[in-house]
Amino acid sequence: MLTAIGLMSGTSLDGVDVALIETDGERVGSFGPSGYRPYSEAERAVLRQALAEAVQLSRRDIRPGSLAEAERVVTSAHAEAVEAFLTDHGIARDSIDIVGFHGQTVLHRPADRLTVQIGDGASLAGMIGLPVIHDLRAADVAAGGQGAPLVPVYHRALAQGLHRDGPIVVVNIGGVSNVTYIDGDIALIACDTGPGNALLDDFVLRATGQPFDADGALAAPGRVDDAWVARGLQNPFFAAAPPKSLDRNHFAALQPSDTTPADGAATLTAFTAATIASIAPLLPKPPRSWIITGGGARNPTMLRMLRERLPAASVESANDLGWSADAMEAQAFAFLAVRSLAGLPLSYPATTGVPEPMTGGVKADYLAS
Ligand SMILES: Nc1ncnc2c1ncn2[C@@H]1O[C@H](COP(=O)(O)OP(=O)(O)OP(=O)(O)O)[C@@H](O)[C@H]1O
Ligand SMILES: CC(=O)N[C@H]1[C@@H]2OC[C@@H](O2)[C@@H](O)[C@@H]1O[C@H](C)C(=O)O
Repeated sequence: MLTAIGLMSGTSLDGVDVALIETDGERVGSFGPSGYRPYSEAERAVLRQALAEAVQLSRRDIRPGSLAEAERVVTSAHAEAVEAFLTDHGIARDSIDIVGFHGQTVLHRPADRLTVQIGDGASLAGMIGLPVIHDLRAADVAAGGQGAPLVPVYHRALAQGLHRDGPIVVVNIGGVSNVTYIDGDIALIACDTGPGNALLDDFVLRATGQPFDADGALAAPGRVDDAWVARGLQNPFFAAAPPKSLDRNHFAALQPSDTTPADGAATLTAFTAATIASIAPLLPKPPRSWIITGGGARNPTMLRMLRERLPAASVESANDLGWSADAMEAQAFAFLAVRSLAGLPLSYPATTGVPEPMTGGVKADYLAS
């Protein structure tokens, strides 16, 4: 077993998640602590600007305009996150074998074989004095895959420990939502399903000045505009079979208008729930359990709306199973880093559409002087 730290800066642009696990890349030996380093308002503004400018990119290796500054922000925030994590938990640096570094996605356009994660792996390795695996999506996209989602291999490792009858679906509700379908030994199936919290966050920010709908309180008493949800569901993305993946801003133009804050939040929460539920008919068998992770697992209104749309199955938060809904993605990138070291596949034809099982990641060694 290796001791690995994973680092994730997700599409919500909220901050850096850090987690430690012990793993051989097949099983999880133990969960260690997890941590979080929020971006400051100023850092978030730089990242938002970088996301806006990244739309112009046609190569993944150049950093024009604000992207160079955003990359420095991302790299140094991650270095600070690791240093604080080691100090806070009294972890010796030399007990860490490897760090998995996702970086920040600023553009995801797999149809053009382009996915761009900013964050400098070699600089990070130098700053924290540890070897780093980064660029985990690049090989998959270069081979014609979607490059996302990558967490399914980790969801599978966790689900194997449940000893529960399948099919099980693990749903990550981050900025974008994605699902992993696990049914015993049959091949994993995975895809992005549509919006997670990003549309809702953007609406709530505009309507109330708050960054998100804390505990789903704004949406809870709101009235869902079912006709708006039904219109949104007609987007061809939802009928397409997996694998498929999304850029954070793919649905950004979809915003209810002429609505109150509560009704708009309720409608967007229902839209996320409906788009997740709409994957069920595209799966081989009806899932028995839906396990919810990511920030959306903290939103009781989201969970209620999912239960309403998935009446024949159980819908639980990952936290209720002893997993960590908040640390899951960071843990996954620790797991993926160890799989990368071992040359194990990170993705499969039915998770990203890559032609054959595919490893990935680039190693940046720390060379002590
Ligand atoms: N207490 C809460 N109540 C409701 N929603 C919450 C709460 N805490 C977090 N969230 C939501 O979760 C979001 C963050 O989720 P998460 O950290 O899983 O996203 P991410 O990792 O950035 O995204 P992705 O998985 O798409 O990369 C916040 O933007 C917010 O919408
Ligand atoms: C390109 C990119 O960064 N995609 C993210 C995003 O956030 C959620 C969803 O869209 C998922 O496809 C992916 O992240 C997770 C960690 C993944 O690769 O599994």
